[in-house]
Amino acid sequence: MDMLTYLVVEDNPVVIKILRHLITNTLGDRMVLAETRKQAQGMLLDHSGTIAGALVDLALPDAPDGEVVEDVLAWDIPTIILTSASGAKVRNRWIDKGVVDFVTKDGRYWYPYAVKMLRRLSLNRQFPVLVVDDSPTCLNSMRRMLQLHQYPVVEAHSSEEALRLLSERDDIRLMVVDHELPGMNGLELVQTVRYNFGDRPVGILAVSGVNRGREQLTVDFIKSGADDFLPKPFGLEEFICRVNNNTQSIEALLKLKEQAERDFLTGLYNRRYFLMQAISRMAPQGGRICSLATLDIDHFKYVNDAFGHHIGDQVLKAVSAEMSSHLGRFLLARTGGEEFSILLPGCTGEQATALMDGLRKAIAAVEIDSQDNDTLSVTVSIGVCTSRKVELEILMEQADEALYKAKMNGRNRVVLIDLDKSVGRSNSLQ
Ligand SMILES: Nc1nc2c(ncn2[C@@H]2O[C@H](COP(=O)(O)OP(=O)(O)OP(=O)(O)O)[C@@H](O)[C@H]2O)c(=O)[nH]1
Repeated sequence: MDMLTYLVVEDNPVVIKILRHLITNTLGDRMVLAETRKQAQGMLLDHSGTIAGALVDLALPDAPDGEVVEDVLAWDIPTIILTSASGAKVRNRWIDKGVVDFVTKDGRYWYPYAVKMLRRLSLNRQFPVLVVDDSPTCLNSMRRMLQLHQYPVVEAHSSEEALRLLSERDDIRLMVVDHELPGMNGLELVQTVRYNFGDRPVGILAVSGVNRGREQLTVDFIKSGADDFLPKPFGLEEFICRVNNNTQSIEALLKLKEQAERDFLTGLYNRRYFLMQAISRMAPQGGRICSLATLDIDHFKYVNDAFGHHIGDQVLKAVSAEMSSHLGRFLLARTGGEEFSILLPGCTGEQATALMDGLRKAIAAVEIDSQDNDTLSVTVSIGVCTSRKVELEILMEQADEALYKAKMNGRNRVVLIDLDKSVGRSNSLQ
């Protein structure tokens, strides 16, 4: 995420030091500081469009009763109060006025919490939440709480509508599901979602106003795949704490998934993911043509030996970037050290060969900084295999065979094996 700017309104030097450390060193973001209400008003005029969130003290020498909080809220900036004041009355008063959170400075652990909340507000914008409730009052109240915390909200009034929205939008990361719904109830909805969208990284927070049998309902929800359960009625803070916790779990899951699927150096998919995806993309083929290409950098060992491993890595990144920019619509992967695979469903041998030859030429034209005021370029050999009939394993095996021929015939070329024309026949393109 890009560097963000946060406004801190605070007059205590020790607190300022702690917050500066947490915001700039820990988060790597930018902090603009106002120590008085007057300074804060100036900052809002100068920076309001770029401020992602604000941490504001309630009592300042020129604003003893939270006047500056009202100033910041008037600019529609998500605001967290960080104060030595405490008590439910003052807390609720400010929550009602639209502050995102009210944090009391009564221990050092609250500072990292407040700063983490600031960062969350920006992260939340990328987390659409689907709220499923047939009561307009409950729906409105949850929507307001989520939007205050910057979550984009998608609404459904029934389970059927929720299921339709889920199949239309794969960006929904969290669902808040009420149990009492017309037709299919919330529990059945959770069961259906986990069954129909089993591998989708989506958290589910179940809510219910039913008192009788609540304990069993909670258990049933969790057993059916809900991640959390919250009895109605609930206040902003409890609701948002649960939502944020679930959001964080999904974020961690997405990160793990990304790490398991991607090659760390190039950012392309790894071999494991390529094989899994290729099998499922080829499964509904039913006689449809499919091509697969294997690409290998020529004399790559020499690049490493002559320029060093680090430059070798830069070459791998440059080749990957070129592949992504030319053929990003296809399934691309780094399937070996200096070997890459591309699945081209629907492409005939001629089409795939033409695409690969374009890629070959583009890669040869790339100049890579060799860090001694010079540049280097590399060529690649590509083997393509095409067929309407065979399985992935054979396609990969024969693409390797074509690649071997490309290497044997002098490298820097594309060789095609069309299994449906005549087994073993190859065309070479340079
Ligand atoms: N820098 C770098 N080198 C790697 C990486 N993975 C594999 N290699 C190197 O890739 C080279 C592959 O060399 P070879 O298989 O001998 O092939 P080549 O030199 O490219 O020769 P041809 O394929 O016959 O043109 C070896 O030197 C490996 O160490 C990596 O992640 N980074």
